[in-house]
Amino acid sequence: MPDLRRGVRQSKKIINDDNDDAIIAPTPRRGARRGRAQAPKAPMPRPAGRGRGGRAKANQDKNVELFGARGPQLNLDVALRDQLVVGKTAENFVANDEEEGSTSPVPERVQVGNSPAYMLERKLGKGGFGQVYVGRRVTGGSGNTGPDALEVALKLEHRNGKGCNYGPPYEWQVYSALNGCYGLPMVYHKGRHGDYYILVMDKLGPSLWDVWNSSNQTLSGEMVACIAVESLSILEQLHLRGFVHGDIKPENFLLGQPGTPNEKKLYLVDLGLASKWRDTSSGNHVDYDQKPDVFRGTVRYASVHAHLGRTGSRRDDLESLAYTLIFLLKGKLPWQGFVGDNKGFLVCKKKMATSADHLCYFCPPPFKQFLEMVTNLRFDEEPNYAKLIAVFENCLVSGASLRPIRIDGALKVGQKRGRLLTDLEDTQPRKKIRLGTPANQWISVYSSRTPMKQRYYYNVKDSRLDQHVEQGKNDGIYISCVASAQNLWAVIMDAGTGFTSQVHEISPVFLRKEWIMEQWEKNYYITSLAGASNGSALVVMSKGTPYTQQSYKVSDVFPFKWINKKWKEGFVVTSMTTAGNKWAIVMSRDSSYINQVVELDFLYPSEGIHRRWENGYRITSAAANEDQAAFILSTSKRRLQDVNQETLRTTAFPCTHVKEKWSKNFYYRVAVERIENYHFALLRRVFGQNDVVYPSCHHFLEKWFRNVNQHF
Ligand SMILES: Nc1ncnc2c1ncn2[C@@H]1O[C@H](COP(=O)(O)OP(=O)(O)OP(=O)(O)O)[C@@H](O)[C@H]1O
Repeated sequence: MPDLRRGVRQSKKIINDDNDDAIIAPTPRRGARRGRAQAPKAPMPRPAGRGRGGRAKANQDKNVELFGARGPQLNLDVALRDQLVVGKTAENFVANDEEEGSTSPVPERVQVGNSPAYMLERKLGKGGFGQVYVGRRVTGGSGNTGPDALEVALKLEHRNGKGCNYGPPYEWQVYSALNGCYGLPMVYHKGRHGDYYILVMDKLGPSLWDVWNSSNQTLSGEMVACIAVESLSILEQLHLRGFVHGDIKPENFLLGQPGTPNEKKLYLVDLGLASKWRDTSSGNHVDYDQKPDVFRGTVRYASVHAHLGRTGSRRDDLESLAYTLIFLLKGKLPWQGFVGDNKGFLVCKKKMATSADHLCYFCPPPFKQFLEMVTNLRFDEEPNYAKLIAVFENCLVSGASLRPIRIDGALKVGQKRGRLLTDLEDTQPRKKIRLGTPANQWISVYSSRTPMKQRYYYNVKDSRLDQHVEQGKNDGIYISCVASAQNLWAVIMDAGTGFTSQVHEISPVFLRKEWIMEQWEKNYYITSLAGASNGSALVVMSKGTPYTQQSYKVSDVFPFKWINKKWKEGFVVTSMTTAGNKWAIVMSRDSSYINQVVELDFLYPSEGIHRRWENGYRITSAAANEDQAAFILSTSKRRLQDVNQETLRTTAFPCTHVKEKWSKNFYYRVAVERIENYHFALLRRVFGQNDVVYPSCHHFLEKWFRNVNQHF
């Protein structure tokens, strides 16, 4: 661990390039400028979900047991590997068996509240949290169905179990709020018996996983279409009650009891990951947020937004439903089989890189249409359930008795289906967001500001850099931003940085610790940096910044956990970059930013950025590697929210487009000198859609020219 407190001055910097433990307790500058940045706001509480207290679950062996109990054991390795449900921390992956085995045996006879007494019979199933048994009524009650049915399902969770740290399981609250909802089993009693929390509910039949598994691991298009429309009607009712399910998958759809009139009826179980999409008191949609280190759900079926830690909303249940349906139809999904620590990342990347055409190859056309419709939904958009149901209209057999699954709910929802089908044909398809064909793009971010001198260079070779920088310095401008593409540098220099002195270094190492520490000792702080694809780095350090401490981290994955930890210590991200797959994040104390958020995605996170802009955040750092783009957005005590910001996405360095425009009008001759009204804040190549220039860019550029004009 390097001791930086050498020499006369006490160093204010800390280094943290690979190891969080390598931080030296910093000594803040005495008499440092007032009003130092507060730690960013504490993270917004996530909507209630599986596991108060952040419990996570592992249900890997759930299906092993189901296979053993209910169906032929086929191709277990591939089929089951992806069934892991992950949560925030690895240490939470505790197999339930051991946990329960080390506690107390399940009781033979149970009675909770004023329920009848039940004898526990065979096990119906088991998840990461609960074990479900048949309960046979032995005292009280007389009926065969409903609250005093002879046979019920008893879901037992041990009081020391993962989900009961704070008392009864969270799922109980959700069942209380949703009891009687169409498509959910009725819960009749709940209470504690001995060491177990027990739910008494309708006993149901096999899950869709069981049915799929005992049908040669594939279901007919007709059957899956029935499942699609009926599950959509169940989800509509659940969503209408203000909840999203959060864990849609074949194992959580159950049929009614075999041999009863409900044997072809579909039910949805397991509300342990359900959360509210709508605030009960205000009726407003919950706020958008992204916490890239939080994942809840089942890796194989989770929506891309869930992988990326975005607040759950209705669209996520529908995306998971799309994967569920395609799995039931085709028997597999392209992202099965990944293993290892970064399995979640690899699965998400594959989901993003798989086009609807590829995923739905060999599926009847409605499945692709459905997938495209649901993956295009916005965070708070109300899904048009009737329209989604109508997509499957042509796949359904008309005679009710011939249908493999009852679709009573869907028939109610879809009174308008005939008309909707015609509407569907007229509907203009939205822009497809997952094309499966990545392309390189430049993303440039422009912020409005008072006029200042600005200059840019791009395609700069290592050997030419010093010359440009020196010339800039002679003209009184400093580097405000750097970027790299194909081992060439782009440099923006301007007169608005407030810096008083600046040094820079190109090093073959990403990042060269010794040089940075040397400059720290001389009171320079990192103000911008860029990494090239060959692994070299350009680091710019300046005097005249407001920072009093600095820390950086180089990491193979986007280090959100580290950022989050540093936020709590009062640091904020002040610059970041990538080289190959490595990320480098620089965080500083006493910058002018107050709150910060992250937007991380496999594409340009357009929706997230717009939502953050609306809430007063502005982009203050950006970086991207071959896979992902990350944006840091901040609020500032210097009224950053008054700054207008625009982004432009182009295949080439944006000046080409600017010049094309300039060449046709007045601004061309003076443009290079007079782009001073706008500040190229950030530039970075990013992996994204294969678009050249978005229409909004033209619009923006026009606006930009108008603004420039006003200052002449
Ligand atoms: N009402 C029911 N009737 C019949 N079987 C049921 C019933 N509820 C659950 N099961 C069976 O028990 C299994 C586990 O139930 P459930 O999913 O509710 O438990 P869990 O511990 O919350 O699971 P997970 O780990 O997926 O969250 C289900 O997959 C299903 O096979």
